[in-house]
Amino acid sequence: MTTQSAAGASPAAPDTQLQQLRFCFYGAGSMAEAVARGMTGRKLCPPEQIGMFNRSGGQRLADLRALYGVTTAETPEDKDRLLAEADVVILSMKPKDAEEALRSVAATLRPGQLIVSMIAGLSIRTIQALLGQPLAVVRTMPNTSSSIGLGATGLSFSGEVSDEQRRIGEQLFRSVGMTVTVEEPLLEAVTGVSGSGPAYLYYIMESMIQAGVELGLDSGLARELTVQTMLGAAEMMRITGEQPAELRRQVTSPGGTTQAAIALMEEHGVGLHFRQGMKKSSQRASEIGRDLERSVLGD
Ligand SMILES: NC(=O)C1=CN([C@@H]2O[C@H](COP(=O)(O)OP(=O)(O)OC[C@H]3O[C@@H](n4cnc5c(N)ncnc54)[C@H](O)[C@@H]3O)[C@@H](O)[C@H]2O)C=CC1
Ligand SMILES: O=C(O)[C@@H]1CCC=N1
Repeated sequence: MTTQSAAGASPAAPDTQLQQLRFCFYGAGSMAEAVARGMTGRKLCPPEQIGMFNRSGGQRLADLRALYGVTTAETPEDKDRLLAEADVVILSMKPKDAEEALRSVAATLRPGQLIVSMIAGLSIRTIQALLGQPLAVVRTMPNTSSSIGLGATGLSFSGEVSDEQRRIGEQLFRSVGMTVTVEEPLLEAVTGVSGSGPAYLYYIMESMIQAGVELGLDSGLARELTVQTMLGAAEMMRITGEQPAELRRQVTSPGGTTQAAIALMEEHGVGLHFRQGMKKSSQRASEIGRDLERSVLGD
């Protein structure tokens, strides 16, 4: 397949054009907060130009206002206004809520607006069908590390996206980390690698801390050692550009401790199961997309 390109291991400098734009997060959960936090932290635009709303309103929106200075909406009229006035509408509800949520705003959105979806699995074609018109859509797969400017986001663009809008979509996610542009079907692979990826690494770190404690370390120390080890290993790969197998070889003395550990892990199929788990994430994204597509388009 494909056009595949990557940009930026570290966040881009704020872009003057984005300073003028209005954004609206439709859904105000973890992923919306992660990206909004990154945007405000990087001063992508004045925080009040970032609108957010959710289904239930209340304390959650008050917290987001207090933490980031964003504009929030609780009444149907205010939600409609935020959506209608936005240059960029960011769909950030769960896949199960997408069908109803998108249909309900079809009459509010208009050509010229850029629709950015962060919803796992939901295809561009289904989004356009739900919105009742072929609006410009950037389908993305970000991750929660966007909240500290270290996100990794896959992007794919519908044919309706203009060069200018493409730049806006790229800059938005470049402001919160690195981006890769791929053909739409490969977004499921991005989901399996980096969308779900932080959870795998937290899972490994949970095990490392637990094992450290079982070996007699204080849990705080086990945590510090684990975090520094994860950071150091990631930086080693980034800075040296070496293959991970080579870096692993450098840690592994013949007949030594690391070899004993890796041999036991391999014997138990840890690597194999890890890869299978990642593929499961990707397959699950495809299933979610197919179910939504069937429900909306009847294919
Ligand atoms: N959490 C993650 O690490 C990642 C999540 N995603 C995608 O981002 C999307 C959001 O995920 P999370 O933030 O984890 O979910 P979440 O459950 O934390 O947030 C979902 C938000 O959508 C709102 N919502 C649902 N229906 C609504 C409606 N009709 N009107 C207004 N608001 C509505 C909810 O009130 C909530 O604020 C999902 O589609 C997921 O696939 C993508 C990449 C990573
Ligand atoms: O678990 C999920 O479905 C979302 C998509 C990628 C990460 N979290």
